[in-house]
Amino acid sequence: MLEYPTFKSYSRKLLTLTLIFKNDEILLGMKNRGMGKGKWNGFGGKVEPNETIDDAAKREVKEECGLDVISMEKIGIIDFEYVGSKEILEGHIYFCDLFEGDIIESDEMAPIKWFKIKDSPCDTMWIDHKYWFPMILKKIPFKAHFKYLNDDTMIDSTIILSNTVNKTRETWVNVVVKKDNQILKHKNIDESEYLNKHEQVMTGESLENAALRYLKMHYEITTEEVQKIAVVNIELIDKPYIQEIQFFVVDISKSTNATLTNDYQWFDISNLQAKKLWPDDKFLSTLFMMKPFNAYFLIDNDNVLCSKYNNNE
Ligand SMILES: Nc1[nH]c(=O)nc2c1ncn2[C@H]1C[C@H](O)[C@@H](COP(=O)(O)OP(=O)(O)OP(=O)(O)O)O1
Repeated sequence: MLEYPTFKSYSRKLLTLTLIFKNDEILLGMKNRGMGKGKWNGFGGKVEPNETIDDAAKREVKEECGLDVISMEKIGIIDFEYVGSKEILEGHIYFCDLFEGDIIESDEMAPIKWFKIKDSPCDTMWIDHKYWFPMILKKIPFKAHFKYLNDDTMIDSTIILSNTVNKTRETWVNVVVKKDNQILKHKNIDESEYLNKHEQVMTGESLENAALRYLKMHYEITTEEVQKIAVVNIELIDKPYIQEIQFFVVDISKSTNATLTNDYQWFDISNLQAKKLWPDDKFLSTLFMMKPFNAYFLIDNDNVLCSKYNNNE
């Protein structure tokens, strides 16, 4: 479903990054030189020749903040790529909540402070942090690739959870009704949303029948003309299943037998852009291009951690 890039002909440099936790707090240091200067981050650095990655992680924690790691757990491996460089920085990301000793600020990292996790200084941290941090907190192993144009501009990202392959699939259906440049919405649906909820496809039911059943159920429309546009895979990081949603669009400007009750309103698509669209701003506009596509979203609560769009041509 998700393709992970291969980096043939790239060299690799190994880095570590350890995030230290105590109850609902995280220890962060302000980096004063080198890579990530001016950013709050966990502790880590380059793996030396003849050193294991685990040993490097422990050494860097000691050098940068004075603490001795008692135990830690590797949660993620991230390939950082910079446009124009043929070297991948392979970051090994550790979770640690068992340590001893006193915090000692270093030339490289000062100040060092405990932050409430929910108050992490996201604006002065690496941009990628927010995309993989939920997996660290929930200890969900992952592999990721982030492609940077420069330190502040990320142009591509891929995150793959190691347990994704074992997740079960559930097929759901959703039908969007459009007319010219308008989308039909039930009056009961919240201001910020434009889609009715998905319906699960019943055992033995064809997708098309499920779409027709959906239309009758949600819009009271009977028509033969449903067109399948998108297959969207939604993965919530901590759920054991992936929702595969088959999106159909019905253009009722062409339909003769569609009748509507007063429970519905039309919304101009061009006015929807500024609002929260499902699950990101690009989604509905892509759907309305009426060209088939596949999409994948990795989600934690309401945050999209990774999104991919592929058209089927
Ligand atoms: N995009 C990114 N997101 C992130 O969260 N951490 C990153 C990052 N890119 C680099 N880092 C971390 C990994 C590592 O802990 C540190 C950079 O390692 P460096 O080797 O450049 O730093 P140091 O100068 O500390 O190395 P040493 O000289 O070995 O101590 O910054």
